[in-house]
Amino acid sequence: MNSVARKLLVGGNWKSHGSLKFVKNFANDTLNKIVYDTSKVEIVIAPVSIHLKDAQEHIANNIHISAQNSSAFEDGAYTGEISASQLANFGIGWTILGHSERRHILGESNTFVASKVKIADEYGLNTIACIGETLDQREAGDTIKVCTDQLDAIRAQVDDWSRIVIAYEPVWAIGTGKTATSEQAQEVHEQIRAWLNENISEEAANNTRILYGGSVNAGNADELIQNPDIDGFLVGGASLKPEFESIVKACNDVSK
Ligand SMILES: O=C[C@H](O)COP(=O)(O)O
Repeated sequence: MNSVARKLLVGGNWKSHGSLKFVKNFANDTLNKIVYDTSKVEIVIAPVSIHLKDAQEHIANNIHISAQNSSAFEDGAYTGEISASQLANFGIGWTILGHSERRHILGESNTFVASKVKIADEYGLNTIACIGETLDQREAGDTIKVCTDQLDAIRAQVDDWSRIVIAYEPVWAIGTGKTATSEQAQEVHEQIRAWLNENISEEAANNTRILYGGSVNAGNADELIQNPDIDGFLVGGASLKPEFESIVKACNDVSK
């Protein structure tokens, strides 16, 4: 693998938070004021689906808007689903798939998540594909197996990885205030990149962004982003606060 400068990415996953007023105010007061080098850093914001239109209206064009989920199926009789085709038609270029809250609370399997990635890719959406282990799995020494099983399921259905961004989010670090140490995060990211090299291609290993997610904040982003295999963050709670700007700045200012 070569050492390649990958564009860093900071995602804000707003989960089921926010109101129309929040979207407008946070766009104007925080997001649209962030000064960063767009050739070095990308920002992707994922609001609640019924706020996507308002996000498109209020958030500046340099920031991408993402869905938090998309269907495993084409348009059709799937009550409550939003299809990849409908998102693309709506001008949404990104989706987050396989978030641990959907895997663990809503029971989405590796295969089901992979089906979503496949159809998102077919409609030209960029996917932030989330993977990660629970605390029990980490303590059992299964971290890499869990992550690579999740990736293998995607590989079984998707050939083109050029629109996939991987987010490594240890479940025990999400919303808990417990961040993986810089060493723990880098160790897993390095192994994910090695998996890409062995199972997809050297090109995919060099070019695929691998984000870290799990209690990222203004206080830990600077250290985490120094690691060679951490290409940005998927931020939950802190993406709803003004400190999101500091996380973007940490990526903007790092020398890799
Ligand atoms: O998608 C984001 C992750 O679930 C991280 O959430 P958090 O930053 O609130 O821990």
